[in-house]
Amino acid sequence: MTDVPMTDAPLLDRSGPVDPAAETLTLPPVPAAPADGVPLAALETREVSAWFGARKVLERVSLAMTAGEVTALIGPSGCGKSTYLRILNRMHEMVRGAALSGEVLLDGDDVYRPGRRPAEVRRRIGMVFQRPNPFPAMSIRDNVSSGLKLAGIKVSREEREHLVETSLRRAGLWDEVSSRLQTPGGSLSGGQQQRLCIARSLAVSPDILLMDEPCSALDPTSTRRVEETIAELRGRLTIVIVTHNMQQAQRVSQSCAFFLATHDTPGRIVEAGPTEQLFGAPRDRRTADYVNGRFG
Ligand SMILES: Nc1ncnc2c1ncn2[C@@H]1O[C@H](COP(=O)(O)OP(=O)(O)OP(=O)(O)O)[C@@H](O)[C@H]1O
Repeated sequence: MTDVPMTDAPLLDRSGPVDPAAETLTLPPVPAAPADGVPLAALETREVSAWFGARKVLERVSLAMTAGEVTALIGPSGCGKSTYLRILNRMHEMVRGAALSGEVLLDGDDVYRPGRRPAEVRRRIGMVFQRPNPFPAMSIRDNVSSGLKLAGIKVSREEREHLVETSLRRAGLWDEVSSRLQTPGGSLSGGQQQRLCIARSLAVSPDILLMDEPCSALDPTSTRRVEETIAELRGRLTIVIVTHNMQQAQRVSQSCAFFLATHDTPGRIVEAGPTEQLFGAPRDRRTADYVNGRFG
């Protein structure tokens, strides 16, 4: 992820009044460590609110995203899911006039702490977008290693080759491309391009992977393949995914947060908890209506 210079300093106001009704929605217990023994990182937001200009679009969102699990963010269009996701890795501040308040804690350390570099945050918290965005003319190999260059990580040629292979394996793409690493990224199918983007994100060893509707531009077969990749990555890193697809949320996530906005109130979390509970026995009628397709 590149560090884009800011043209407009964001307002980071942490002095707002505390809402006694706001609760931190803690999700299930944290697995100790992934298979290779590297500790997993947890992510938590406390009372995060967000604005575009004078318009408030998120209201005091508190959520704990369990290390090593997949948390799905669901809710109708415009309720602030993507904005929330972009706040998590400091991309929100790249929008002119955007502002936020509250805390985003990566393993307890605020990513907005004064002096903390956005580029370092974005290396630890990677992002995969709705539309696959590889560099089309760049080779598959260079696409994967491009994240290293952008993050200023220097590695030897052998280390780079190893990272390219490991990242492509983890993204579930190695077998399909190992014999043509020098061909352009743009020559791959849409689903393969999305897994290439996942590999590019993984190459810099992020703790967290954010995914903003990663399958919405893909056909059902490619969607299934990306979902398998997400399942394989679970336990190795912490994943937060925005999805409009309720079946997908149920298939890939262990925890879920339901966001809702109305025409005159900003987006907030109505309910969060284990995915099984949110879909099987939601506590709030609005959650039940949404997950059963009665609106949105
Ligand atoms: N760059 C921007 N400038 C101004 N307003 C914005 C900007 N981006 C989003 N918004 C507004 O913020 C609100 C939340 O948008 P956001 O994209 O986060 O919602 P969402 O839940 O992800 O929607 P969708 O599911 O349709 O992607 C919307 O009202 C949207 O119009």
